[in-house]
Amino acid sequence: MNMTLTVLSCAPRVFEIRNFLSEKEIDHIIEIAGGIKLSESTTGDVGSNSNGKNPDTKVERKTKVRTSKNSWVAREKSPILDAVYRRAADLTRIDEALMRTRSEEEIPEFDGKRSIAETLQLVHYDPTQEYTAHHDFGYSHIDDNMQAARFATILFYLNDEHDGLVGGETAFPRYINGKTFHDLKVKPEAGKAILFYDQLPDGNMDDFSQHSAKPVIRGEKWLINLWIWDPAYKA
Ligand SMILES: O=C(O)CCC(=O)C(=O)O
Ligand SMILES: [Fe+2]
Repeated sequence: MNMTLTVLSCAPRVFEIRNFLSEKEIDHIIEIAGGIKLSESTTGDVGSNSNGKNPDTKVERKTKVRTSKNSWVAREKSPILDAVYRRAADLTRIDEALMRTRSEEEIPEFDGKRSIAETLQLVHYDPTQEYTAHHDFGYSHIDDNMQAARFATILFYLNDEHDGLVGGETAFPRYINGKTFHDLKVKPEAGKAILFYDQLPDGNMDDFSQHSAKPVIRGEKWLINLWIWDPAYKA
């Protein structure tokens, strides 16, 4: 498959890939989602890999920050979802085996057998719903020698203005381009994906990766996000 990456921004590092998902794939995902009860989104302290030592830091809160509804869709659920993960692995040039549970023999040099990718998260927004500016990374527990954190985010837009959606852009308020002081706004377009890096190449967190989902003004917004960790997803 031929993927064309368009650079939307260098700080933060944001790339756009149109037609990443086909119409059939979108229908399949929404259909699967239809069979899942969407629950109200929570925000959690994603970096608190506290290994159960301090469960209080892992409390997930329903807040006004995130008013959308979401559900989780596993790679193993269907061959189509598996193909989406493989494509995401190609896009990020990460071995697809790192994005699933591995046997002892697979990639023995990589510590740990767990997937570095999280389960796909399907998000649904109704009018007025939004997700205010935030970072996708969190900070690991101080005792975690690996300091694992979310490294990259891929967002897949499943619908757009042709389905009656107005608003719901993804915005990067810390966008720097030397020309404007506006935030970078990405308009939902069915099948489009954006990839952005939550970490800098040196492993520090990228403050510029802060982003928000603007309120949906009319219609509904469907989106999937995929989070990839460095080096290991332990939560
Ligand atoms: O809905 C969007 O455009 C962004 C969603 C998001 O940032 C998130 O789920 O972490
Ligand atoms: Fe986010």
